[in-house]
Amino acid sequence: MQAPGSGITPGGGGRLSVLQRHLTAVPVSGQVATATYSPNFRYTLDNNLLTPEQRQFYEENGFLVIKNLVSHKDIDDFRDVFEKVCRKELTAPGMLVMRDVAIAKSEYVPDQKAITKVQDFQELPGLFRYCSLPQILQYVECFTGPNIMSMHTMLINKPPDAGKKTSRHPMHQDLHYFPFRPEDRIVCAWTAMERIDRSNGCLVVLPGTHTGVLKQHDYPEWEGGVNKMYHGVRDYDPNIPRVHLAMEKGDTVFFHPILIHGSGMNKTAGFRKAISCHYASADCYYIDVKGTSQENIEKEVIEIAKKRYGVEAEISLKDAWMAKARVAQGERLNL
Ligand SMILES: CCCC(=O)SCCNC(=O)CCNC(=O)[C@H](O)C(C)(C)COP(=O)(O)OP(=O)(O)OC[C@H]1O[C@@H](n2cnc3c(N)ncnc32)[C@H](O)[C@@H]1OP(=O)(O)O
Ligand SMILES: Nc1ncnc2c1ncn2[C@@H]1O[C@H](COP(=O)(O)OP(=O)(O)OP(=O)(O)O)[C@@H](O)[C@H]1O
Ligand SMILES: O=C(O)CCC(=O)C(=O)O
Ligand SMILES: [Fe+2]
Ligand SMILES: [Mg+2]
Repeated sequence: MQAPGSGITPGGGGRLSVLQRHLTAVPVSGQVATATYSPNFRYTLDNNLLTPEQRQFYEENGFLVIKNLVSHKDIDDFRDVFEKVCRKELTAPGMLVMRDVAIAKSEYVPDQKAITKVQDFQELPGLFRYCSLPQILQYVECFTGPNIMSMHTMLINKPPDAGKKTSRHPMHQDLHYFPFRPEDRIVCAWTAMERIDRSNGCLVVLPGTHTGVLKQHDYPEWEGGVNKMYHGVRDYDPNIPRVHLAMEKGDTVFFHPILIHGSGMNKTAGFRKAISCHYASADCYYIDVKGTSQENIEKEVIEIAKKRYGVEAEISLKDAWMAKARVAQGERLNL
């Protein structure tokens, strides 16, 4: 059973009505001048943008959907730029173009059909413009404060599943990939570039899991294979209700980096597109992940960096992140 029009699976009990109210809330514009904390709020800063209901919703659930935040015109522009990248008419330093593991071994076709994800587009103005959109940044500021760094950029082009379910993204916490803290001053903005629902692999979230801790991640034991670096949470409570976020073109979800989420299989013939940026407060600081559960991803990131830049290069995880961090608003401090 689906809640009408919401694409949300019931099961969260009292959560559902709040969720529905919030999904239909109209964004208001306002000034976010301060970065102060109130004792009752941990995950959001004092601001004049979020309604009390929206603020409370993020505090309790770890995500917030704002409908119709990015214009169709902007999204069409990002799509055009993406297609140029796929046709190799555009490129940028540091940008990573990835293919799905199931089609990686097939003959190279230089169009968008072969490409599953473009990462680290901070040097490509036509895509990086997404990260600087004022209507996105005004929401981001509610979580990070006024000095905002863009840390990780992605355009995800989830391919029609090739029959092995490799188009799925296992349930994970994004903080697993990030060697900076504090986690409460990090937020992801993820915008649907078309209607995205269960049929083409929408985001699936476990509401409230952002109040937990970072868990051990490993490759899931999936018969059909798993994409490189698609680690999943080793164990999570299967009784927590999964919420499927059906979103329209331009809708944007903001979510906390400890929120457990993934995305489903794309059962359609189309390539499902979303664009995202992870932001962090410029006050965040780098941590050493040695001796933590993040050691495994550090090892993989450094191996890939060495493959790209030469084995003799002495690259640390911090260096790799400093190289792709950009100011989105305000000034650069620690990151
Ligand atoms: C909040 C953050 C959340 C996340 O970031 S989630 C995970 C993000 N994923 C990533 O960052 C992966 C990044 N991708 C990459 O680094 C590269 O695309 C990757 C996988 C190293 C392949 O790059 P290239 O070496 O340029 O590609 P290639 O076509 O020459 O293939 C080399 C060998 O790699 C294999 N490969 C390509 N795409 C793959 C994939 N998606 N998954 C697993 N293996 C893959 C490919 O088959 C080839 O293998 P072999 O050497 O022939 O055995
Ligand atoms: N066997 C599994 N082990 C771990 N994670 C899984 C498994 N099956 C699905 N998931 C994860 O759950 C999320 C949704 O998966 P799935 O592809 O089954 O879609 P769905 O949302 O359940 O849609 P539907 O049930 O309508 O097919 C994804 O993050 C996916 O990676
Ligand atoms: O499938 C998506 O669009 C999102 C995947 C995701 O959560 C990620 O790349 O971190
Ligand atoms: Fe993620
Ligand atoms: Mg399923």
